[in-house]
Amino acid sequence: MVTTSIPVWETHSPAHICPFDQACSYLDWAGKELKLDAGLLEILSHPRKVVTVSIPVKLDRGEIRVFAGHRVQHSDVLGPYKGGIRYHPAVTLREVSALAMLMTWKCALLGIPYGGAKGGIPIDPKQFSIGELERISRRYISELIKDIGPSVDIPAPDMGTSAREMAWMMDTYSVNVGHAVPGVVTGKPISIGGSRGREMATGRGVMIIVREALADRGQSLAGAKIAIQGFGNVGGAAAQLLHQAGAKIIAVSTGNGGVFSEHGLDIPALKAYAAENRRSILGFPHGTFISNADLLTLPCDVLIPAALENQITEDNASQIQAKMIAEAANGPVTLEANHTLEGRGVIVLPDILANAGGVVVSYLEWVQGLSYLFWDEERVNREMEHLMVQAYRQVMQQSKARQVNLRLAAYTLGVGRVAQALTDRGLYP
Ligand SMILES: NC(=O)C1=CN([C@@H]2O[C@H](COP(=O)(O)OP(=O)(O)OC[C@H]3O[C@@H](n4cnc5c(N)ncnc54)[C@H](O)[C@@H]3O)[C@@H](O)[C@H]2O)C=CC1
Ligand SMILES: O=C(O)CCC(=O)C(=O)O
Repeated sequence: MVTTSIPVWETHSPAHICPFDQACSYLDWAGKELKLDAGLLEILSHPRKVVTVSIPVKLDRGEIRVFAGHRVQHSDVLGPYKGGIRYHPAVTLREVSALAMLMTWKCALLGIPYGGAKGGIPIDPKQFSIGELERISRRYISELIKDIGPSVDIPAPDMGTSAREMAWMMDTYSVNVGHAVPGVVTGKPISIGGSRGREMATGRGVMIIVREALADRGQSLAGAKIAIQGFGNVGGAAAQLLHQAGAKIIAVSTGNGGVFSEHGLDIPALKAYAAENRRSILGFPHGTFISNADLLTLPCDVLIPAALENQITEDNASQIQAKMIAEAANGPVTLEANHTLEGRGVIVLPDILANAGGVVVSYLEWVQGLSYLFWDEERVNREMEHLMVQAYRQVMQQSKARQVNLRLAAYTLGVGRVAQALTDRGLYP
């Protein structure tokens, strides 16, 4: 087992499953399959840089609060650090470190010239006014000014953040350096150099990978029964695109539960309902209540966890009735659960492949910005689809060649490419 030296001042993960230990277990598994040298694995198991800053902010009612803001830069062997920024109460340094490592393998698997990073602030954005969120976001980026930049580390949205936060961050960075630097973040509004298609990109990527995986099994999206946990940027977009493609979305949930309909939910109506009800879907009239736990064990063709990590564990893996799981979230299935599911013949489309559409379009946004030439949405979607399908085919090929499941196939490709680059750069003797 690889070891790690995440600083001891870390506040401990509230969940009983440590996400960073999980990420290291996956790395360890890939390392064994690739027969990587122990020293090389040791390097890959450590983030290159871990930054935690204090964010003092005056709230609307006059009170001063100080929040912790993390940014973990796992690897820049293949290019600038890349990865989202999460605002969620469960954020810990260990979680951010795990997510940063996943970004490294994801970018390598997709063949885009980035390393991996992630950032996060342990807050519930719903508890703050827009003005407070703006002050938090601006101060966080001011504190990280020396650690980020368009050729150093390029943040993007993740849970709890969106184009709005990216715009504040781009502006804060630009004001600090004295000129506009759109390339410092991706997932920005189109008005300041964002890419068409980025908002729907992660959900679109999920739809593409599910479509390919079903097609390989002789099934089409039309009529496929799908359950989705999470109805935010990723889950909402995936639901919309899958619904448009004719799939039957039988259940959708948010943090406080969801709705179920055996006949399939009217996704445009559900989206409109959520927009009117501060993103809650409870009480939607055309369906019945379902808990998050029950949603996960529904009989369906495809289960799409699109919220938090560690949702499918040893505790519920044997009850999963889906034939296929597409990991739209990062790390929703634990290693042990993955083994149980594999033993039961459930196909798991791994996060570093299934949810890569977001970072792929972030890359396309960065490329458009660097070349001062912006594409229409059709071109963005086409280029993204090409990279997603190419990566899917490579994972399938690797799975066959090595006789391993799709997660190990994806990991051996991602980890293997980073290990090769590290060696070629002379960083590993
Ligand atoms: N935004 C992006 O471009 C990308 C996001 N991801 C991953 O997708 C996942 C979701 O991210 P976003 O959609 O951007 O976040 P979001 O903040 O837009 O939406 C999150 C959704 O999850 C729900 N949720 C929160 N806690 C929950 C719980 N305990 N049980 C069930 N649902 C819960 C929320 O109510 C909301 O519907 C995360 O794991 C993120 O890392 C992965 C790749 C890119
Ligand atoms: O778009 C990006 O750069 C990063 C997206 C992200 O955080 C992820 O893929 O988990």
